[in-house]
Formats: sequence, structure tokens, C-alpha cells
Amino acid sequence: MTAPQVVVHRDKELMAQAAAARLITKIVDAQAARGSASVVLTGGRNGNGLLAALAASPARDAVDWSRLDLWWGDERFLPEGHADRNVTQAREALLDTVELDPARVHAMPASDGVNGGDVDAAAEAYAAELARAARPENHGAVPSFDVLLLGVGPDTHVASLFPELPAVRETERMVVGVRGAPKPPPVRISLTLPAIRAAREVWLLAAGEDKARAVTIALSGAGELQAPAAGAYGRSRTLWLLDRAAAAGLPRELYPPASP
Ligand SMILES: O=C1O[C@H](COP(=O)(O)O)[C@@H](O)[C@H](O)[C@H]1O
Repeated sequence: MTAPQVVVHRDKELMAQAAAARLITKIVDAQAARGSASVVLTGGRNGNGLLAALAASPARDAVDWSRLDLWWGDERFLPEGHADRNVTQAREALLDTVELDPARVHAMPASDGVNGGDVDAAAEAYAAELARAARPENHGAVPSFDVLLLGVGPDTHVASLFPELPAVRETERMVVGVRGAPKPPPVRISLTLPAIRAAREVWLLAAGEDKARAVTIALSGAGELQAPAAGAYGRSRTLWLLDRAAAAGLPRELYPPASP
């Protein structure tokens, strides 16, 4: 477990731009070191804000997009192309504007795909795809993602791991089907906490007043069953990227000294 590091930016626009710059650097460094990079995307407002900022950044041309594997931390289990699917929103924000290798874009299954409406079968299929991509040196059933992004929900959910639902208790499987999510749609697919913790770096994004309570709870010692964001950490680094509004409830000792 890595201790959380907190960075606070002035507002959500600056947070998105700074996170995009950070992600570009991380991808370029991973590609220089290992030939390719892998990133797990998140849905939600802050995740899409980061992708839009990346699309607008001139530095995006420093990335070799054809040597980037993209995975998803969760997906709303809806038909292919549905406007509420995280992959649809990511395509609109960034993916359709860069030269990705389609074989390296690992979208989670749709509800009208080969598994039909069986969300458990769809979750198993995604787990199998992750397992095929894992290398022996990864020591697990998922690749060692370079960066795994997570938007933090106002209820402290991350990916589609909601407080007290069975998915957040999962300790064996890497991907699960989720039913009864309190945020629509109720049926989803999610990486589990063990899969999230296989990442080298986990970056949690939260901006806006409506996230302040969740951020304070998750960073103040709450348990992961009650506050799933508290259980999300990376092997080398856990970074909380916030704006001032989301950081407003943090106790002084958690607030970074050099914040504006
Ligand atoms: O439904 C979801 O919500 C969370 C958080 O979204 P936000 O809009 O409150 O920032 C997101 O992380 C997740 O991927 C998504 O499916």
C-alpha cells in the first residue's frame, strides 16, 4: 500500500490541464523505458475533463499513440455506441482524434455484444482479456498498468465499486458484474480493488464542491467497504488530484503545504 499524496489545483479546469500534462509525461516516460505504456481510463466528469484537456494540449504529439494500451476501470452496461457508455464519451473527448492501434483499445463489453445481456459473462470475458495481456513478470492476472485513473463519486465510489455493494468486497476476481448501482445505470462492469491495486500508479480525480465530503471521508481513515475510494492505491504511487472546492474539507495536516 502506498500512502496517498494530495495535490490541490485552483479549479477544475486547471486540475484537468495539469493532470493531462502529468499523464503525457508518464506515458512518454513509460514508452521510452519499456516500449509501450498502459493506462486505465475512468468515466465521469473529471475523467472526461482530463481527456478533453489532453486533446487540447499541443504536447499530446509527444505520445506515440500507436504504442499505448487503453483499458477501462468500469463501464455502464449499455448497448454499443450508447451516449452514456464511458468508452463513447472517451472517444468523443479524445480517442477519435489520435492515432491509436484499435487492437490496443480494450473497451469493456456492451450489453448487445457476444455475451448478450449477461453482465457476469461480460465481466469474465474482460477478465480473460486482461489475463491474456498480463506478462509473467506481472505476477498476477492483470497487466501492471502504468497509470490507473479513477474519478471519485460524491458517495466515495470509484470505478463501479459503490459503498457496501458486493463488488467492493471482492477479493479474488479482477472484474465483476455490478447490479443495483445507486447511480444510473444500475448494471455495470467494474475492475475490483485487487485489480486496481495491481497498477503502478493510481490517480484519483475529484473536483467540485459535491466531492468535498467524499474526499474528506476517504482520506480520513474510512474503511474501503464504506468508502471504496479509501481502498484504491497503487504499488508505487497513489495520487489524489483535487481542486480547491473538493479539498475544502480536508484537515490541515492532509492539505499539501505548497497549495495555493
Ligand atoms: O458513473 C461513474 O461515475 C464515476 C464518477 O463520476 P463523476 O461524474 O461523479 O466524476 C466515474 O468514476 C465512473 O467511471 C463512472 O462510471
